[in-house]
Amino acid sequence: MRASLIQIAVNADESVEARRRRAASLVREQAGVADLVVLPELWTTGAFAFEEFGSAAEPVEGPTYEAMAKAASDAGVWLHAGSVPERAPDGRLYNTSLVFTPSGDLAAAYRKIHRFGFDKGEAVLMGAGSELVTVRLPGTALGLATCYDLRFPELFRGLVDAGAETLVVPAGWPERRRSHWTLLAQARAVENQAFVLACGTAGTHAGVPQAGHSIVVDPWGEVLAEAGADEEVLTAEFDPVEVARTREQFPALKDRVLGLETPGR
Ligand SMILES: O=C(O)CCC(=O)C(=O)O
Repeated sequence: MRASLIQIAVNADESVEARRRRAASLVREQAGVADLVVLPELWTTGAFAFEEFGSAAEPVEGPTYEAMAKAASDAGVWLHAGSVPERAPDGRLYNTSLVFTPSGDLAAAYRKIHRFGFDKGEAVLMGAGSELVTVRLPGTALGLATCYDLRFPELFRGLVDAGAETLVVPAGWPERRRSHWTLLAQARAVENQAFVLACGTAGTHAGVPQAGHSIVVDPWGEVLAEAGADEEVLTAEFDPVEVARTREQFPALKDRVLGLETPGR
């Protein structure tokens, strides 16, 4: 299986419409190159462009959906189109990832569960998702997570319990904490004995330089491919059978002890 991670640059001097066209054409260029294509988090606005979330928000079946569904079917690829600022029918905003089949049908939508910003930004502007989402592809099952979710191992354990073998993490991770990004991507791969495809953005928006360094990690924690800081399409080949092989040869997941109690409570 081949995956291409499109580490698109999100800079303030490019309009949302222009970036959407550019993303669609980058997806189309993956025809015959990749089976699965991944875009990052909130690449239309930028993950830190909080003041634009409201004006750029779109329904699930909005302009990004239309452009990405067409790009997926033109290229004949599975497409994790990263996330969009979603305006739900009740008016609330969510950070919602969209996955398309090679025919351009929506296979899944995932609303980011852990919102970033503590008492500001996304954490106050957007609602929290509450559902774990997996997507069955030929040969593997994707488990969906978004950016800050990477810091919460229990979410990934939930995805693994639901059958995920390839963990896909679109992000808009800042350069300031790049070492956490790489470390956590490898940790999630090792502890869950799963592939991790983590796709970040390049560029600088809202004054926040982005880390780039999209990364593909195998179930043993080895880095199969890693991007630099600038815009780049990172392609890696991997064998999904490695998940079952690793879990069989080093069956640490079977030694989990569930329901441990905190003393004194
Ligand atoms: O956890 C981090 O350091 C970055 C998270 C983030 O930027 C996000 O979730 O948008």
